Amino acid sequence: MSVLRLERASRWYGNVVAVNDVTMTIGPGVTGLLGPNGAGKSTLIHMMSGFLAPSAGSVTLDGQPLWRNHEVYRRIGLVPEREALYDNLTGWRFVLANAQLHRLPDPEAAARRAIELVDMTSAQHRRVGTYSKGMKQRIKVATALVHDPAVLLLDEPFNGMDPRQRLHMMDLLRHLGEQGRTVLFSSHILEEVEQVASQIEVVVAGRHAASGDFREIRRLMADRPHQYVIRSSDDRRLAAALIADGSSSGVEVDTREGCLRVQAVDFQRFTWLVPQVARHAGVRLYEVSPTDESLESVFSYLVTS
Ligand SMILES: Nc1ncnc2c1ncn2[C@@H]1O[C@H](COP(=O)(O)OP(=O)(O)OP(=O)(O)O)[C@@H](O)[C@H]1O
Repeated sequence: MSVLRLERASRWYGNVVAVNDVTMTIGPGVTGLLGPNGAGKSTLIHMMSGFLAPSAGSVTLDGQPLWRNHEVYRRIGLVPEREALYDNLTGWRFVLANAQLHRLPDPEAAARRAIELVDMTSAQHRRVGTYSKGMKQRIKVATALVHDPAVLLLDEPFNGMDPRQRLHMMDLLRHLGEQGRTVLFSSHILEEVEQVASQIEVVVAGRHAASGDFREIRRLMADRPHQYVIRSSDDRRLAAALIADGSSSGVEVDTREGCLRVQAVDFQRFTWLVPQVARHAGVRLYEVSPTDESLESVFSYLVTS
């Protein structure tokens, strides 16, 4: 059982404060690190993996400081966001090279086990350059797992994956969490995080904004107004029907963009209601999507609450 602990940890780059006075504890199981772009997720993960020193405060694994601590590095696996793969190597060679770098007593056995764990045995002798995005991501996880670390950190592991690859990766993370490992992954998408993480830590603008299971985080977010863009076969008629219901505080018909902009006050009721109202009014829905600014405002609400 391994526990990562950040105690009033900050990190700045010149004048930029990337992580600001963060205290959090990450235990066994799967934790999602959720936050918008630029929130400081990568910086936090790099500090947790011992690659980056905190400018202030401390980052420890089971009480041991991580920075420049080779003993502790052995217990951590990192899957970075950027592709750091050698396209000409086979998956097998790539994972084996990592096992050798770790100077494991039986690198072949370790590579075989890690490749099996990520379900890549049948493709291990193909060149990495021929792999799909999901397969590349899994082989990266195998290299991070080759020394059987108790802690696995993944930076945006679902980026660029199609839904099937995403489900496969989610199963893998769940499985690693069930084995008792401490697994932490970052994402800017709540739906992604809540499907796999039992614990969610939210960061916004370098600060620790909220912590809890997905129900608590959902509740915090649901209490805030959400902005939606709706496209339909008759925006004016739909706007009138939505105003009559009262679950939205503002409904604006944007004739230039050809859409409706809706401020939903009761998020749960709103998402349930829109299709019903549309059906009753005889309006066909083409698109209902939250705006990015809405997501940012929900996140920033969490910081100030
Ligand atoms: N090496 C660096 N030098 C200067 N500023 C940096 C450096 N690395 C990160 N930053 C800044 O620190 C802040 C946090 O960046 P970080 O990459 O940790 O966020 P993030 O949540 O991982 O975002 P993203 O998902 O976009 O990578 C950003 O404002 C970023 O521009």
